Amino acid sequence: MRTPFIVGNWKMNLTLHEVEEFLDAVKGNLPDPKDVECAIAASSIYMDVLTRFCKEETNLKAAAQNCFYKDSGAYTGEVSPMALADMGVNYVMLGHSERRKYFGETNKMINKKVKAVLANNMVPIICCDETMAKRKTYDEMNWVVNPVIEALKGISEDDAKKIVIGYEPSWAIGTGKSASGAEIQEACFLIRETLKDLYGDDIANQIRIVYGGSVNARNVSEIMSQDDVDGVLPGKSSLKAKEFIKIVNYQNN
Ligand SMILES: O=C[C@H](O)COP(=O)(O)O
Repeated sequence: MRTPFIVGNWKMNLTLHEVEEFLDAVKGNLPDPKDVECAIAASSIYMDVLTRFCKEETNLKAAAQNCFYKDSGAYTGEVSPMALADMGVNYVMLGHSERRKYFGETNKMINKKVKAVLANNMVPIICCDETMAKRKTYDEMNWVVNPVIEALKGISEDDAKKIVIGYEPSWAIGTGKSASGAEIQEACFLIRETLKDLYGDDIANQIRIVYGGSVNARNVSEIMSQDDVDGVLPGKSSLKAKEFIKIVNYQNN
C-alpha cells in the first residue's frame, strides 16, 4: 500500500516571521503519518527552523527544493546534500519545472542529483514537467516519460522503491487552473507503466506519484481519488497554514 504523500512547496516565498507563524499554526493539526504523510519544501535558508520543528512535530517532514550533486567543495551559492541530510532533511525536490526553466537544469544534471540525494539517505522527489504543446503531440517519449527514464538512469531497484515522482504540467502551475482528474490520471498511469518497464510491476507499484499544479482545498479530494495518484504538491495553496491544514486533512472533509 502506498501512503498518501502531500508536500507543500513554498518556493521562494515567506519571511522568517511568516515561517514561524505557519509552523505554529499547523502544530497539532496534521494527520497521522500512517494515514497521510506531510512535508514542507522550504527554501534552504529556513531549513534549520523547519528541521528543528519537525523533530518535535513528527507528523511533518522537511524537504528541500533543490540541492547540488556534490557533497562539498568550491561551488559558491550551492546547497550541499550532505549538509541537508545532516540537518535532518528527509526529502529533496529535484528538477522542478522552475529549476529547468530559469536555471537551465537538464535531465543529466538531475540524474546526478538523484544519485547524490540517495547517497545521503534522503528521498528524491523527481519532478517531471509537461508543456501543453508536448501533451498535444502525444509523443510519449517527450511527454512525461523521457524525464523519468533519464532521471532514473543507473538507479538500483532498492533505491527506486523509495523515490517519489512528481507530475507537474507547467501549464497548470500557478495558473489557478488544475489539470482535470482524468488528465492527471492519464499522465500518472503513463509514468507508472514506464516504471513497470524499468523495474517490474512489484517495484513500480511501490513508487509514489504525486501531482502538482494549482492544487487547493477544493480540488484535492478529486485528484487524490485517481488510481495512480498517491499525493499532491501544492505551491501557492501551501503558503497559508489554514488552507494547507485543509488540504492535508482531505480525508476528513
Ligand atoms: O511545486 C509546486 C507546483 O509548482 C505547483 O504550484 P501551484 O500550486 O502554485 O500551481
